[in-house]
Amino acid sequence: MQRVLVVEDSKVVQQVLRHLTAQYLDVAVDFAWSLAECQEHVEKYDYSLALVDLTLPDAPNGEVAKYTLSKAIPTVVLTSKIDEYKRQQMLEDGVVDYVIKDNRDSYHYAVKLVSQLLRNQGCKALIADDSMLSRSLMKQMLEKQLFDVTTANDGQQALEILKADPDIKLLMTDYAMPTMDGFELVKAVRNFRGRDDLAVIGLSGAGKHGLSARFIKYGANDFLTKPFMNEEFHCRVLQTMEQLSLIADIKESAFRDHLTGLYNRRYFYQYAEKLLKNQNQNNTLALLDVDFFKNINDTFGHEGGDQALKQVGSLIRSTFANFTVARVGGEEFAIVLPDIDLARAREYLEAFRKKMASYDFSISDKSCTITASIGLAEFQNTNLKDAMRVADKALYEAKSKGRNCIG
Ligand SMILES: Nc1nc2c(ncn2[C@@H]2O[C@H](COP(=O)(O)OP(=O)(O)OP(=O)(O)O)[C@@H](O)[C@H]2O)c(=O)[nH]1
Repeated sequence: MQRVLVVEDSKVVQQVLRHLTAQYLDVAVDFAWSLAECQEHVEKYDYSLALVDLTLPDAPNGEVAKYTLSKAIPTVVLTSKIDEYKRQQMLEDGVVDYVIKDNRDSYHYAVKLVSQLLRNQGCKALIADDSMLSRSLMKQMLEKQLFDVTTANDGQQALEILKADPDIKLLMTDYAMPTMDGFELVKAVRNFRGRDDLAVIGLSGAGKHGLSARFIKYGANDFLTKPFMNEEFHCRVLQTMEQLSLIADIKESAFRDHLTGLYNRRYFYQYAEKLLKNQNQNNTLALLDVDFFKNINDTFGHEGGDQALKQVGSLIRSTFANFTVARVGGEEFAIVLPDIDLARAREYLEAFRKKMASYDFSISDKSCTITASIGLAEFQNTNLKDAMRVADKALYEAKSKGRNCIG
């Protein structure tokens, strides 16, 4: 679990940061007022990142940033003013970035920055550049932003690395390289990785602005002109990655059912099938429908019904954690069991049916029992819709047999 430490001595600013971190960060966040308190926290927990105020009563000269950096905690600094000397010193000390507290938006920016850095953690980046100096400088800078960095000496090598590793999320590529230049690399990469799946930032030499525009035309998300300033590099990379994250969030929410957090019907038909494409074995589809759900709504109201659906959803999800589970209708759930034949699937689902029937559901603080009827369909590389028809028929039989059983 990632954990963030915020060190800030102003009550008002801390309050703002508490509010924003609760809104934007899905990780544990600790707050400290002073260097002494910061040290206590650091001794107790492992931190992924620290957001620290440069001037504290017991640490007036940035000692807190020096301390967190000495403990190998990537650190973002909050400062009310900055001069060139201070800026240079902070960058030399190794802070990831600094945020100037001169307007209301600064805190917003700082927290969004922390959020993106946490998302970068462990995210793979590739640098393609034939200059060793340039490669190692950018590697250092990307590592500061918590990326896991690989390098390539030319475009051809970069392309091979990208083909072999679909988890790479950022490519920084120079233009002039032997064997394959940056444009050729970007064009080739875009044949198998889209703009919203792999961020590409093109690099071009000073005075060659035409190159930057062509980079974008060939499919780069952004470009940087060499030599660049530290801040410019960080901003461009962060903004590009933020766009990628936003698109990923939108896609994710479009495929999720808001009530249960499970995949929705749309995802189920678009993607569950693709997961099965390369399988030759027998797969099974299970369709599960809550029994007499209308009665639950009638007894506890629609909100109570929603609570029941949430609990049923989470019971299915935790039991079938390794499988694709979706809410495909009001009180209907589907589970795809790849490479599992009908007989084995029946055992799994029978065990689940019993577990659910004896589970202590709690609706509006009242304990109650909920059962489900289940239909199964075995299929082999067939259309999920066909399998759905067979499972639906089996489900109908289970309902006719009296419910709380497998059809
Ligand atoms: N609370 C709540 N109710 C829902 C939701 N979606 C569908 N429903 C209700 O689920 C009920 C389904 O009722 P029926 O199709 O008659 O099925 P049932 O009562 O479960 O009966 P059987 O399936 O025959 O055992 C309807 O009353 C719907 O209004 C939802 O998202 N929340």
